[in-house]
Amino acid sequence: MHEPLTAAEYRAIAAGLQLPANAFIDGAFRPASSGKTYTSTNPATGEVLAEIADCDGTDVDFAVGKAREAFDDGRWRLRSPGERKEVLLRLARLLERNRHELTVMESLDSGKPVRECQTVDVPDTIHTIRWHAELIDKLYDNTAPVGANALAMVVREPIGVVGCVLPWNFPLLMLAWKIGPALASGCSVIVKPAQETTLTALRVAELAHEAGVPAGVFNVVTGGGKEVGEPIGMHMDVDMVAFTGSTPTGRRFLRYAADSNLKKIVLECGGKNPAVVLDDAEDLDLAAEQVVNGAFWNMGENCSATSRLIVHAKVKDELLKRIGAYMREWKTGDPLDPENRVGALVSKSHFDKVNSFLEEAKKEKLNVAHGGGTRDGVFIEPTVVEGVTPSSRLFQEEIFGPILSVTTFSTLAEAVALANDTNYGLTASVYTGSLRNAIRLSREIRAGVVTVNCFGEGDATTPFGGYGESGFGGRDKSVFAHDNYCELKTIWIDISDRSVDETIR
Ligand SMILES: NC(=O)C1=CN([C@@H]2O[C@H](COP(=O)(O)OP(=O)(O)OC[C@H]3O[C@@H](n4cnc5c(N)ncnc54)[C@H](O)[C@@H]3O)[C@@H](O)[C@H]2O)C=CC1
Ligand code: BAL
Repeated sequence: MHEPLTAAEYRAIAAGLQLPANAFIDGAFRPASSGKTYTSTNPATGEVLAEIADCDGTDVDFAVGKAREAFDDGRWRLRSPGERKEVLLRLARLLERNRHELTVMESLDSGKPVRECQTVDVPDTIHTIRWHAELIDKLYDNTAPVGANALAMVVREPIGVVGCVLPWNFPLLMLAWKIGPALASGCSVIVKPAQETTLTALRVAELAHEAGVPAGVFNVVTGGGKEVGEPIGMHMDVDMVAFTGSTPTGRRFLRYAADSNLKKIVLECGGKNPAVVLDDAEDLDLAAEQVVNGAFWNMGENCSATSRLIVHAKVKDELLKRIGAYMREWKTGDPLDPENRVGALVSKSHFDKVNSFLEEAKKEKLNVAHGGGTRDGVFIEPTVVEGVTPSSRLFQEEIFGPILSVTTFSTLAEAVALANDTNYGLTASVYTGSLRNAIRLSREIRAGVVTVNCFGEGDATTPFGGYGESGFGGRDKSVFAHDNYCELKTIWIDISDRSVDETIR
């Protein structure tokens, strides 16, 4: 765990930061070819942070050309896995050296509480890069069981030029989930950070260059979804796109692939994640603490956020009382003050979207059991809304803010039906003292990650991604993530004395 600093220390770091503003292509910072910029602000204060290069398709073409050149000449791909590992471990050490700078940059850019950036975003980013680096020289290729007449090898090869299109809610960590396995596997990457949160991706690219990642291998092209994301999706020389973001934008990438070169697409999209609390839950305090953490961590701007509490009618009142007690620890305010666990939402427009759910709750005359306050057009207090039915927008739509809806059930079958009453299927958590119920619910709930008596997303060793409209094409994290960034090649060597007629199948 990184040592915590005080609010005054974080503010002093913020005052002294040199913020990157240009795209990073072929080992150097460059303005947009058009010369255009857009203004990036701190959502918590409205203060201008930087004028960021507003790139377009011309810059994407240039970056893809450089990434292709780097891939084809083998300056990274053809290094041994052990050599790539050493460079990426050097990057992890540089990230560690710059941890306070990255912590503060991430908080200023996104409105996230510095406390979370310091305890989760930055250390998990470093751990992810290190984990994939450490893995890469321990993965073996296979031989197939084809008998004595041939040797059939099944080898992985890096897929090529990869577009990593990122969201604003975990700018550093989602970068690491993509570039960790992509770079370790030997690919070249074009990273497109969300327009709202570009700073840390640019700084990491600069540090990767310092660590020895060759020019052209790690590029960051800043700008809008239409202007930069679409040209990446449509590019004939991009071999794969790894995307995290909303389901509607994820769908667009499937269309881009179909309309261009059938590039591989891996999507990690939205969620509407249930926490199911049974009446046999052994420790309601633990359930309350975990549900609060799941719902309000990162202001609920989290694809895996606990968004629907599905609780047995018998324990609902007691659980809500305890949830209220834990919520008192979640103070809302200045993200640079480590006492605050709830910072600003990422933008005024996102605030308006989240606030529309509070308006909806009022319209539906639902009971706001806890919270409900808003201020300064970007802060929303953690909020719990009771009596939500499956037909409500609060039950069905991804809110991506600190609002937890509560629905009751009375039988296990009803709980499963409510949990699965969604087009999404990313995560779920189950609270019970019964092993049988824990296993039954874990198997019957359709979600990529199910946690029992805790909230979480697993760790670096476990795959992350979802069923249904939550995901497509592969998983982030773990050894399985490397499959996203590789092609499988069969090399069949005939060693028999057989004739052509005998060997053709
Ligand atoms: N699953 C997740 O982790 C995330 C989900 N969301 C959800 O999406 C909602 C909207 O947030 P947005 O920032 O608008 O998400 P988004 O899905 O539009 O943005 C994600 C990335 O895709 C890019 N993009 C946007 N439009 C594009 C296009 N037409 N072609 C190619 N790339 C494009 C964006 O610039 C960004 O880099 C949120 O309210 C939330 O519900 C947002 C961010 C992350
Ligand atoms: N919680 C990590 C994935 C995401 O929110 O986008």
